Amino acid sequence: MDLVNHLNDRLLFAVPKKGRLHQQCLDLLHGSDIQFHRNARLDIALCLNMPIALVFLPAADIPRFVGEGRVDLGITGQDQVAESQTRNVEEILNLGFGKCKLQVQVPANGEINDPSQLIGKNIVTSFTGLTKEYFSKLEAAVDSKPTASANGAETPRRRATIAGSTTIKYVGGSVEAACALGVADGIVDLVESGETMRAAGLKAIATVMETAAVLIRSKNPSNPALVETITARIRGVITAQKYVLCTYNAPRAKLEEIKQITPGRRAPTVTSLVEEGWVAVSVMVEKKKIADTMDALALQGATDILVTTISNSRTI
Ligand SMILES: Nc1ncnc2c1ncn2[C@@H]1O[C@H](COP(=O)(O)OP(=O)(O)OP(=O)(O)O)[C@@H](O)[C@H]1O
Ligand SMILES: O=P(O)(O)OC[C@H]1O[C@H](OP(=O)(O)OP(=O)(O)O)[C@H](O)[C@@H]1O
Repeated sequence: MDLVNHLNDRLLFAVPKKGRLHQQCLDLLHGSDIQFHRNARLDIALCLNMPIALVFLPAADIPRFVGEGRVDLGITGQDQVAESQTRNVEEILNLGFGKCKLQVQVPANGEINDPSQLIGKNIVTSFTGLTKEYFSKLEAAVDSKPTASANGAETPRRRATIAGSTTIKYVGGSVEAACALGVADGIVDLVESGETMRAAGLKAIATVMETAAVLIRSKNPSNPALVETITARIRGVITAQKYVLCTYNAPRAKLEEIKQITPGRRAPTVTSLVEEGWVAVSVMVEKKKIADTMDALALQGATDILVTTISNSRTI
């Protein structure tokens, strides 16, 4: 099939083709009912039920493609957006997965405990832009710190560093190996559980940034209405994953107390029970808070507390 000719009237939506974000992105597309068939080895897939084409790209390249404007939407990490320094990209939704930290790491049993000790040394990373920015600030901060002279008076610190004196080298993967191989005194890489870092005999001494997967859009999308529709669908799936629906019966006399416990996203739905003095309540509760919420409701005399999974939602 001549794919290029099929792309003209379609909104292009870039998703990571592999790596940590890939499967969760596919799940999100499935939950949003964005149906597609991807031919083996092809990085473009036409959607079957919407005028969209999915473009499967490395997470690191997605901000640039979205920033250049032909691709209207994309999913990638905030770290990749920051590293790309692309201006024409807007973050529209935090997707709640792909959470990790970009951290400065050094040998766990070495002498270095503070990132300023790495000034003038060799750093290896896949994030050279963010790392250069981080060390430039660090060098500037160290240089401008006043220092006490022999008679106790504060004098400007002799330039301890030469701006840009820290060497920052790029590698595309397996960054953790760099210290063991003797090519780096420290690395800057992503840490989630810390397992990779510990297995490589490293420890974290500073955080450059925290990151999560985000939905991004180009600042001047070709089809803003469709961008809105897709965003609303994805937001609905994310909300559904984050919340459960809690229903219960409670004494009307306790209405104020139970409203405090379950305020809902806007407000709880309260209806009268046929039984005098009782109400039925239906309300969305954050999944991670549901056990504490049920305990607190029970203490206020609520009964028949039921929790239901939300499979999809449309909220603002
Ligand atoms: N351990 C992790 N936990 C959570 N999110 C992560 C983790 N590692 C990476 N990410 C997120 O996923 C994005 C893509 O990283 P990943 O290493 O999966 O990409 P890749 O280099 O394209 O894939 P691969 O490592 O398979 O070659 C990162 O920029 C970050 O936002
Ligand atoms: O703290 P952890 O839970 O161990 O995760 C951190 C690791 O995950 C990422 O790499 P990934 O495994 O995706 O492979 P890569 O090194 O090839 O990028 C990242 O680059 C770290 O190496």
